[in-house]
Amino acid sequence: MAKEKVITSNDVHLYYGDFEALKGIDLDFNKNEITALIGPSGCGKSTYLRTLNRMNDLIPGVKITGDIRLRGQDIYASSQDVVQLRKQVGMVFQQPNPFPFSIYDNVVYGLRLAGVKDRAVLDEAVETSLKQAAIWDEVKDKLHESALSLSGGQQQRVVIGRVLAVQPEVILMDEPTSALDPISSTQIENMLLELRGQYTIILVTHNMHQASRISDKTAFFLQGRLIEFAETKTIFLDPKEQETSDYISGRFG
Ligand SMILES: Nc1ncnc2c1ncn2[C@@H]1O[C@H](COP(=O)(O)OP(=O)(O)OP(=O)(O)O)[C@@H](O)[C@H]1O
Repeated sequence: MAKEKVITSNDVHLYYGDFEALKGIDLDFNKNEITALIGPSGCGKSTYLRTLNRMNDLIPGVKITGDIRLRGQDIYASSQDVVQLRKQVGMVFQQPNPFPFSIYDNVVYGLRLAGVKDRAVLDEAVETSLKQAAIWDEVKDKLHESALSLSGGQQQRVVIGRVLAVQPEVILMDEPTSALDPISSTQIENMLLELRGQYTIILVTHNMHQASRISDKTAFFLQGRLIEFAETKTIFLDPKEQETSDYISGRFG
């Protein structure tokens, strides 16, 4: 049976001024799969990721053409509420970016914005989200301390908890572990393995081991083009394109 597609993108081109950073990307994402986006520096992975929740809208001089849909809805339609889109398609960045509030207030931030006031509902969301983000045991006794007092790896897991609390359909992750130490990175990878099958996750990574360990599918980008997209096992063990093979085997990039 065909899997349900959550995001579809067709013929996506993106220009920074005159520079064409994405040259016609066709890529779809199945519900509850983890897809890794890999490729050498500057190939357009982050640019493409940001088109999926319209983060590039904030950059002056950007022009985007093509078609990107979330459950069939054109996310670039003039009727699209961008704040709502970013709730449905949450984002985690390379540098942990907790707000300068308590851990609790970070996690409930989106729910409060949505008007949720019931303390029991907020408490429940904090516990559930922080458990999913694999940080509950470490912070449950200091929920009202500043999130900034945590280590980088703990901050990143609180940020992931904040994203999970609004129950997004899709989570975009732009090198979420590359600023962290190996132990923190492994904790986040293990957490992603737990979330696999429950969320649609799109992950930009430079770490081949991470891509092969946690993703279901892998997309290989090169110079603004999508070269190959397949099951992760196929990309790593039996790629069809020479460029993919060269990159995977470390011949460039
Ligand atoms: N705001 C911007 N203005 C102009 N050019 C940009 C901007 N952001 C990215 N670019 C250019 O677009 C191309 C793709 O960049 P992008 O950051 O998407 O690549 P990437 O594959 O994610 O790289 P990395 O792995 O180094 O993060 C690069 O040539 C980059 O210099």
